[in-house]
Amino acid sequence: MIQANNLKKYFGAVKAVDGVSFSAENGKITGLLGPNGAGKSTTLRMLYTAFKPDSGSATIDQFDITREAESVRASIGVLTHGAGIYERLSARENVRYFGELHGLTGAALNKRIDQLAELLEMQDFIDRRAKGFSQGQKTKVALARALVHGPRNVLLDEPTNGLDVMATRGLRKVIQRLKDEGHCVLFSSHVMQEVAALCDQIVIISGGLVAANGTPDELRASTGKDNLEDAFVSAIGSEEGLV
Ligand SMILES: Nc1ncnc2c1ncn2[C@@H]1O[C@H](COP(=O)(O)OP(=O)(O)OP(=O)(O)O)[C@@H](O)[C@H]1O
Repeated sequence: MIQANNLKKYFGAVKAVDGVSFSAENGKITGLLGPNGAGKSTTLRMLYTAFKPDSGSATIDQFDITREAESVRASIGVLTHGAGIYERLSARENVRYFGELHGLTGAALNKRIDQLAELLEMQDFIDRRAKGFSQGQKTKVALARALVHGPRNVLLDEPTNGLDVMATRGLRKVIQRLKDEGHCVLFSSHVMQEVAALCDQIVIISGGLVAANGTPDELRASTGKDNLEDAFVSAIGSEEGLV
């Protein structure tokens, strides 16, 4: 469970995040939707403790992101924007390394890696060195790494970036499964269709502010639009930067 309260982060004159509040529940998929530069990544970076907020606060499973950052980090799995992986290691070694950092070892860790390789359809490259991996293969490794310790909360920054149609479908299945298992899933996207297809709760961000927040039905009702994509555009006031 993630709760953000009036988070703010400025970079000089740029108000990247200017008072963002929302909650993301367990067993639900929450989408942060907004055009490029809206403040999605900066919001996620504060939540996964890479940046301290200038003001405001947030909790993840009751842990405060500023005062209890270690506990927050233990209870989240994160797919960062443009996630890097170690090219000299194989996919399996990349995932194992992160599992070990989270205290997993031995047979339990091997079993978990095999499960993830099956779930993410990584079997044909799991033992190859990561140098030269396609974008989709890299994203799968980064995702397996984010999920290896079975985190209760999963934060994904633009997870379908660079994925082809099949890989995107695979990722959707993974996200649905995490939801069904009761995880809290929060992901950012500027792709309207993706958010419309997956999310139980949608937080629309524009110019560092929450422009609208609700279930798909609530967003349709509040904007008076039948079509969810029209509702998004209406909430933001423009379709610029959305796909
Ligand atoms: N480290 C930084 N230094 C300076 N400005 C930054 C920094 N990080 C973000 N910004 C600025 O803050 C604003 C919000 O950026 P952010 O990356 O959060 O947007 P976003 O919604 O994730 O966009 P995108 O979809 O393009 O990834 C942008 O104007 C960006 O240029």
